[in-house]
Amino acid sequence: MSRFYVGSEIGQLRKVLLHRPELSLRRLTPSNCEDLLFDDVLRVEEAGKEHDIFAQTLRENGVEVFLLHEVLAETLSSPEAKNWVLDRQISEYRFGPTLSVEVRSYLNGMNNVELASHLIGGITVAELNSECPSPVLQVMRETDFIVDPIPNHLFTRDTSCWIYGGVSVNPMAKPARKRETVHLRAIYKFHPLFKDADFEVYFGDEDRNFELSTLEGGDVLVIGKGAVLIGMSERTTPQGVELLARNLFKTGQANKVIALQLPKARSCMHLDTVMTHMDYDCFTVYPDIMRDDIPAWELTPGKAAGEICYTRIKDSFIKAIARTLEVPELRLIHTGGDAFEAEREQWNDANNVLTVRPGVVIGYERNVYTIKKMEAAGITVLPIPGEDLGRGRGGARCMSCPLERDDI
Ligand SMILES: NC(=[NH2+])NCCC[C@H](N)C(=O)O
Repeated sequence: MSRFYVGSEIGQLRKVLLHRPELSLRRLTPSNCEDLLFDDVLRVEEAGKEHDIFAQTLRENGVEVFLLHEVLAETLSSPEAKNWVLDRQISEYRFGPTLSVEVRSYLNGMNNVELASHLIGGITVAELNSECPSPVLQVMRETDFIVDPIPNHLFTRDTSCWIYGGVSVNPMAKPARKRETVHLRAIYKFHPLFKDADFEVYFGDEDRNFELSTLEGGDVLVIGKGAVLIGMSERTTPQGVELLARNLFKTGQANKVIALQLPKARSCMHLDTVMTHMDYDCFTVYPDIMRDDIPAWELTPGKAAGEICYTRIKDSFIKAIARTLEVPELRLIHTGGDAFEAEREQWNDANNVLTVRPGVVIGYERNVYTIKKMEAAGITVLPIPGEDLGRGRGGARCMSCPLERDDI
């Protein structure tokens, strides 16, 4: 049986889930891209080639790569899984009773690969090509989406995140990303790889409105030694952190959460856009945001079941991480260049590198100033192109969801 376990941020990476750019990105236009959380439209063929280089770099470094579109299509080959997904994605409350029947029968007519493509890539009025009398349809144009595309599936890091022996299937903060979670829940519930595997599901696996309890994997760093570092950012709320922490402690999978307060801004929408872990004692940070004095708390299990103890960290979160990792102090590699270069490179995900084993990271080759500093500190950077891929505001770390990684 396959093993799913993520013991750290930097131990040898063994299995990872990626998503190759596809139909949903072809549907990005200047008029819809902002709502879909992209800053620009991109050349999808080029982005696909860049992504292939990313996947190949991982394979050459001993990592088994799973692709979301394939895994979702395989999941949908079970009639039970297909119904489960369609019940949630094509509800009467989204489409009205008449159109929901029509859309569902249209999707039911597809094979699993096409179905996965359209669940992710969306359906336009022209594609549905229906005479259905639904009032919803009457007021729409040919190019309008009946089912919206979900292009941010590209960032597999955020929708679900593995933490030690379990996974959180995350209630996403932005409406454009909420439907992604249904796909990940289905994969972990029904896909043969996961169905009989032994792991915990900490949070998010419920049909409910999570209200203010949102959490995204880009904010979660599994720093090792039973600890988890979480950013309370534009996307992750304290409520989400508490609910996750309660189950991490209840299942005994973690014994400490360090929670950091981050600004609520797009440039640092997730913790991993301003800080990632590269070697035992070494992190890359964007110093403008990751200042020593940002408010931080330590959450630990209380005595009573379900109780959490909160301690405000008095010195600094950097020191708290060093203590947790049992190293004398952290080496911090700042985003490269002068203030202008650093801001430009942070925006282009210079800090969002993916560590494949201690001291070896994958990052966008364009971030030359930051790479230079990392290399001077003894980090090996495996460069990948990201001229098109990077336009969704995500680098190697957030385009990957580790499924198996060694402890440190
Ligand atoms: N972990 C991350 N840094 N994820 C980046 C996600 C980018 C994506 N366009 C969004 O806005 O949601």
